Order: sequence, then C-alpha cells, then structure tokens
Amino acid sequence: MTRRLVITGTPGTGKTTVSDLVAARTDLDVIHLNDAIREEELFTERDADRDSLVADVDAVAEWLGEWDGILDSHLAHLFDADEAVVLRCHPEELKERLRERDESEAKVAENAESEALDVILAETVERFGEESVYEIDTTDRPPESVADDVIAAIEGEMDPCVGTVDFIDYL
Ligand SMILES: Nc1ncnc2c1ncn2[C@@H]1O[C@H](COP(=O)(O)OP(=O)(O)O)[C@@H](O)[C@H]1O
Repeated sequence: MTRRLVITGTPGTGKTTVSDLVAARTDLDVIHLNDAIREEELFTERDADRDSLVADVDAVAEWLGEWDGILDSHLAHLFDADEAVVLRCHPEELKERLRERDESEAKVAENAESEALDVILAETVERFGEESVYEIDTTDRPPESVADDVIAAIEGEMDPCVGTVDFIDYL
C-alpha cells in the first residue's frame, strides 16, 4: 500500500478538494504544501507579476523531512514519494473553476494553456516514471468520484495509467 503519495496537477484541477476527501476516508494525513510554503516562509521571493511565491525547493524538502501521507500541491511532484497522482481537467472547465475563485485573467489563461500542453504530467512522468503515475481526469466529474479513483490507486486496486487525456484541441 502506498504510504507517500503526491497529488499534483495544474491549479484548479481539484487537488485540495480531492486530497481532503481522501484523507477523510483513509488513515492518511494530508499536507497542503502551498499553505505551508506561505505560512512557514519556504519561498525565495514573491513573483509580483504572477502574484505568487517562488518556492525554495531545498527549504521545502528540509521542512518536509520524513513526511508520509498525501502531499497536495502543483509542486508536489518535485519531492520524493512512492507514487504520484496527476489530476487533469479540460482547459475550458479549468478556466471556469479558476474564474469562480477570482483568479486573474492572466493566471486563468496561463494555467489553461499549461494544462493543454500536459506540462505537469510530463514533469511528473519524468521524475517518477510511468509505472508510478496515475493520471486521473476530473472533467465533468464530482470530487467524490475522483477521490474513489485516488483511493483505488492507494489500495493497489488500480494500475498506474498515463496518456488518458488529450486536451490539445484547446490550443
Ligand atoms: N471534480 C470537480 N468538479 C468540479 N469542480 C471541482 C472539482 N474539484 C474541485 N472543484 C472546484 O474547483 C475549484 C478548485 O479546486 P481546488 O481543490 O482548490 O483545486 P487545486 O487545489 O488543484 O487548485 C474549487 O472551487 C473546487 O470546488
């Protein structure tokens, strides 16, 4: 059974929502890494253009130490774990989700394009290898159903899977 799982994906794909649901239904704790980066000041600078923090990856790794459970962040795949879940969402739906939480239009466009180009999936597969990655499409699905899939992955009831989505039509 997986004890260290990263849940990564473009902002808005549902990582925070789904990781909380999975933690509530398993004995795994969840670390919401973006909150920790802000609260523990694990960043090197503020990116004013993007209205975001530039994480200090070494400082984060040190702060994490011998963590276990679920690590939730669009940066989670930069850290060691047993397996990785990459949540996906069609860029058009992703834009709606990001606009609903009042992200700037620049961020909405940047994230939609990044999602269409599979940027985080590619980074995650490069680091973990296809045999340790579960790509899960959240488009048109309730978070509870996505959490079912993540739990199936943790419990070894689902095989690793990559290449399940194609959002290139967006570009
Ligand atoms: N499967 C889903 N279907 C529809 N909306 C979702 C789904 N998962 C999350 N959301 C919504 O999308 C927004 C972003 O979710 P969130 O969990 O904060 O994403 P992330 O942590 O990846 O940035 C929230 O408003 C959330 O309610």
